[in-house]
Amino acid sequence: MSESGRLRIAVQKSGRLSDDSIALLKAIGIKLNIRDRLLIAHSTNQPIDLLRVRDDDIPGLVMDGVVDLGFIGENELEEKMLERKAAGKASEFEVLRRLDYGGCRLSIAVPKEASYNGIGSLEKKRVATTYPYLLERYFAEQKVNAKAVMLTGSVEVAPRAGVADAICDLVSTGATLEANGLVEKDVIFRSKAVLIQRADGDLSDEKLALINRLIPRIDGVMQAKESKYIMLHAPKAYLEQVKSLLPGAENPTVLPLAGNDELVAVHVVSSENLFWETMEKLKSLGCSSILVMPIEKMMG
Ligand SMILES: Nc1ncnc2c1ncn2[C@@H]1O[C@H](COP(=O)(O)OP(=O)(O)OP(=O)(O)O)[C@@H](O)[C@H]1O
Ligand SMILES: O=P(O)(O)OC[C@H]1O[C@H](OP(=O)(O)OP(=O)(O)O)[C@H](O)[C@@H]1O
Ligand SMILES: [Mg+2]
Repeated sequence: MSESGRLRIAVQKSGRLSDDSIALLKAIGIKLNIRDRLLIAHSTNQPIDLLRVRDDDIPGLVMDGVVDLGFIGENELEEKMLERKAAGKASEFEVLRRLDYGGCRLSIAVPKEASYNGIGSLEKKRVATTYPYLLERYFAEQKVNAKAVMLTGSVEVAPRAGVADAICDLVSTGATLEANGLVEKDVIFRSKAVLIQRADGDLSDEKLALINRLIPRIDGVMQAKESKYIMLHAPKAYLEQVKSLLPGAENPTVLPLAGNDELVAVHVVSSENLFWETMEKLKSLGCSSILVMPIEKMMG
C-alpha cells in the first residue's frame, strides 16, 4: 500500500487510452495538473496520485498492489493474465467498470494477395503479434499449429519484411491494415477500456470509501454522454403522439406556454440522441422550437 494513504491510479502516459482516461478523471471532479514530463501527477483537490506509465505495465502494477486502480484495455489485461499464469503468478484484481472508449478488436490479417480459406491456412505459418498469449490460446482453441512471432511494434510491416506470413494486431477503423496492404480475416478478441482495482482486502477503509464515491460518478458521466435534454413546443392535441416519438422519455415535463392555449412546452431527458428523422416527424406534427442539448452530469 502507498504509505501516504493517497489513492494511486495508473493511466497510460501517451497513447490511445491517455486522453479519454484523463478526461474521465477530470469529469468526475478530480483536479489534475498534468505536465508532460512528470510521471506522477498529484490531484489538488482529492487524496489521489496519478501514475503515468506504459499501458503494458498497468495490469502488473494493479495485480502486484503497487497502485490501487488502473485504466487498461481488456486486450492488454487478458494478455498479461495469460502471461502471469504461464509464469505461475497470481492475477488478483477486480474489474470495476467497463468503459465507453478504447473500443477495438484483435484480428488476424493477411497480405491482400495471399490465399486464405480460414484459420487452417495458417498451419505451420508465422504470425507476427504483440499479443502472443492471446494468439497462441486462439491457435490452441482452433487446433492450428502456427507460430506466434512476438514484435513490440510495427507489426503491420512484418509480412512485407519477410518476418511473418500474417499478423495479429488491433484494428479499429481498418485504415492501418489497408495502408499496409493487409486484409482482416478473423477477430480473436473484442476489447474496450476497463477500470480495474487491486484485491479488495488490501485496501484501507478510506481508500475503499473514496472508490465507492467515484464509481457512481463514472456511471453518471457515462450515462450523461448517452443522454440528451430535449425541449420543444408541441400542439396539445398531439401530445401523446409527440411523447411516443421521444426515445426513452417516460416522464416528460409538460408546461403551459404564456398566452398560448394550443401549444405546451415539453421537456424531457432522453436516453438516446434524437435523430434528424424524428425531429422532422415532430415538426410535421406541428412541433416547433425543438432543441436537443448535451447533458454534462447525471445522478439519481
Ligand atoms: N485503433 C484503436 N482504437 C481504439 N482503441 C485502441 C486502438 N488501438 C489500441 N487501442 C486500445 O488502446 C490501448 C493502447 O493502445 P496504444 O496503441 O496507445 O498502445 P501502445 O502502443 O502499447 O502504448 P504504450 O506506449 O503505452 O505501450 C490498446 O491496448 C487497446 O486497448
Ligand atoms: O484500425 P485503425 O483505426 O487504423 O487502428 C489500428 C491501429 O491503432 C493502433 O495503433 P496506434 O495508432 O495507437 O499506434 P501504435 O502502433 O504506435 O501504438 C493499433 O496498434 C493499430 O496499429
Ligand atoms: Mg503498450
